[in-house]
Amino acid sequence: MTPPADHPAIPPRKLGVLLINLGTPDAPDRRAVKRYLAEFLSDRRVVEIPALAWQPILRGIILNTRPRKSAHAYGQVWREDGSPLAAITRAQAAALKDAFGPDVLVDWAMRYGNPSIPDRLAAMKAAGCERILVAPLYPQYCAATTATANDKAFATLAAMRWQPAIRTLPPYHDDPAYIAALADSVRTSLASLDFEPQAIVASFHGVPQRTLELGDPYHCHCRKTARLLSEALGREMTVAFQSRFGRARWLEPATDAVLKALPGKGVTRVAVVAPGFSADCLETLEELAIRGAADFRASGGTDFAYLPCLNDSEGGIHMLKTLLRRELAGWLANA
Ligand SMILES: C=CC1=C(C)c2cc3[nH]c(cc4nc(cc5[nH]c(cc1n2)c(C)c5CCC(=O)O)C(CCC(=O)O)=C4C)c(C)c3C=C
Ligand SMILES: [Fe+2]
Ligand SMILES: [Fe+2]
Repeated sequence: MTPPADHPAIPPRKLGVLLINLGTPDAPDRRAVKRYLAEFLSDRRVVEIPALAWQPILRGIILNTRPRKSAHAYGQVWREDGSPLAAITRAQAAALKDAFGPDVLVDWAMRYGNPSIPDRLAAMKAAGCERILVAPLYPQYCAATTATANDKAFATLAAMRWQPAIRTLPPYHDDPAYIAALADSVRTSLASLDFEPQAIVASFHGVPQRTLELGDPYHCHCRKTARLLSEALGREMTVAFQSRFGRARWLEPATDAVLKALPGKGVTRVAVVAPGFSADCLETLEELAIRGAADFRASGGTDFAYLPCLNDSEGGIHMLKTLLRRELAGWLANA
């Protein structure tokens, strides 16, 4: 039966999968980085200091100093197709485009910056997605990443008259599909090196120590991932936490300190892997592969290898398909 002429258009019913990552500036310049950092660091899930105390520090100091330094860092890793984090997330969505059949739209968004979560959720809704799987691509749950991505999706729905049904991707830090994909990827990367590392460092993004005390499972999730990966590879790994921000105490040991100390302990050949990042980004390509390598060599290390993230590799996409298909069960015929 056709609807009356004055009835709003009814698109065919679809499912949606929205891949979400952290966010990145639109360009590697000071203005764009400032805009991005202002949004990111104003998120109360990220900096858990009362706004009245934090905003003057952010606006008065940090946003006047950090953007220049960070823009330089972004400039060192920027690609022809943009920021690595955005380019790789876009490639992941493209690789998954036909993974679940013609009735499932796969799109991507960033928690901060572009494309925004409200923009992509509105587009999915307009395209007929009545059920949407929101998938923050963080293997380890953290309020500063997973929760804030979900918050943003729910806040977007709060303004919709006709909301889609929503599911969210749970953390997958100990999922056999994720551990197997990581182990395969590390084995392949190690096999391509022209040296044999004496140690493997698993570097996770750090968070303030206080978040652990407040009940965030992030630290335990990171430790479990590293233990399972180490068991799958049959070799020891050194766990470390990178990217310290601000003056508070962060999770330890710090990756830079570990890399500087290794040569003094007789470890001059090292490989570094970043299992907590689903896509390579500033924190892996600049902080680990450039600065980490320089720190290690300056301390007497001879051979350093940064092993890439799963990104849009065949193994990485296969793993995402497995996880997403499972979450679509009951929505997707034959899932
Ligand atoms: C993978 C999980 C991440 C957690 C946990 C996380 C916590 C966290 N981060 C900051 C501050 C910064 N992070 C920055 C970049 C950045 N962080 C993550 C991921 C996690 N952050 C990614 C993927 C990136 C890279 C973005 C990119 O464009 O490539 C930055 C910005 C860069 C810079 O100026 O150094 C800051 C700042 C805090 C405070 C925090 C936990 C409370
Ligand atoms: Fe971060
Ligand atoms: Fe960093």
